[in-house]
Amino acid sequence: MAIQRKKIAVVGAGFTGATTALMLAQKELGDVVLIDIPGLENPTKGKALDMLEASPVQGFDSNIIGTSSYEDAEGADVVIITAGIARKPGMSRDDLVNTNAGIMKSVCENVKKYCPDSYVIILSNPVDAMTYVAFNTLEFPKNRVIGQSGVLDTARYFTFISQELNVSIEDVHGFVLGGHGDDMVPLVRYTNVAGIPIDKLMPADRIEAIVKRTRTGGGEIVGLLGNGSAYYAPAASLVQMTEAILKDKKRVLPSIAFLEGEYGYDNLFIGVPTILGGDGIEKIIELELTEEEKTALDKSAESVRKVISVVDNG
Ligand SMILES: NC(=O)C1=CN([C@@H]2O[C@H](COP(=O)(O)OP(=O)(O)OC[C@H]3O[C@@H](n4cnc5c(N)ncnc54)[C@H](O)[C@@H]3O)[C@@H](O)[C@H]2O)C=CC1
Ligand SMILES: O=C([O-])CC(=O)C(=O)O
Repeated sequence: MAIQRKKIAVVGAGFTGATTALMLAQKELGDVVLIDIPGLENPTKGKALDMLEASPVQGFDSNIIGTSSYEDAEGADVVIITAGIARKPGMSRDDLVNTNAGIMKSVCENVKKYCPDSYVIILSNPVDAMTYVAFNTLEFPKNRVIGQSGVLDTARYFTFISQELNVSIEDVHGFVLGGHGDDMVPLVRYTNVAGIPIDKLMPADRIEAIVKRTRTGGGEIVGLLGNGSAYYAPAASLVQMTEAILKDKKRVLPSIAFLEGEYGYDNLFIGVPTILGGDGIEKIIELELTEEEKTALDKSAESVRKVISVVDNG
């Protein structure tokens, strides 16, 4: 049988979804199906066609279509869900929970029907709780339901470190653990520049300032944009996770994963280091944490549990 191109469905054709669709096509990771609600069918088709018309200039061969019909997504290998409302200045991500939980359920019912074998990556906020909603609706194995937060949070952390030290972004390593909220946990002890621990390169007060800025990185962009939230770096993060799966790269990346005892939590979706490859979350990497790190992670986990309880009781 002839080798088939991969198929990637992106649900939600707003700022993050449209940007993700274009970046996926530019990297030729597969053909892209961009889906939004029936009332936005024409704008969705228009965005997809506009992107496709960039392909002769940029030289990519991925096809991109816009649609409101999930039949067009049938058999997708990866489904990325960005559908939902975004916050505005003065709001927290958790304020979106009720509206986006309803949207997530209806989207996932369609994904379950038309893309039953897909790997699903969730972006919609509050993303830890939305990944939980998706998991319960899809009833897919846990390795195929993955939330995006840590790649983005870590990217912000690295950006600030590289700016502070005037070093290449390529040489900064480490990651952010926990929920995608203001109490996420950038793991300073595991952060280094080309192997040199970060505390050998920067005074403690500068590290603390970077940790704080990372935690509120989403809000910083919301404040600047005035009418929505970040989309370039979130899209880039989704593309990196998709690439890890479609190319079976076995990247070590933070993902929102379903925990069953790891890190001392049960029945909880939260950001942890994972191996992402051709079978989705192939492994959760469990690290030993200091008491201080575990206390910080417990606080973040408690925040996620509170939002999940809104969903469970809603
Ligand atoms: N986890 C993360 O790191 C990040 C999460 N986000 C979240 O992603 C979500 C999307 O953000 P943006 O793209 O900026 O918002 P946006 O408002 O630009 O786009 C959302 C799109 O979803 C569509 N939509 C709503 N209901 C739908 C349904 N039932 N089926 C299909 N499409 C539907 C809307 O029509 C709209 O086009 C928000 O909840 C935002 O908070 C954004 C950035 C980072
Ligand atoms: O801040 C928001 O609402 C969007 C988001 O999750 C981020 O950019 O980290």
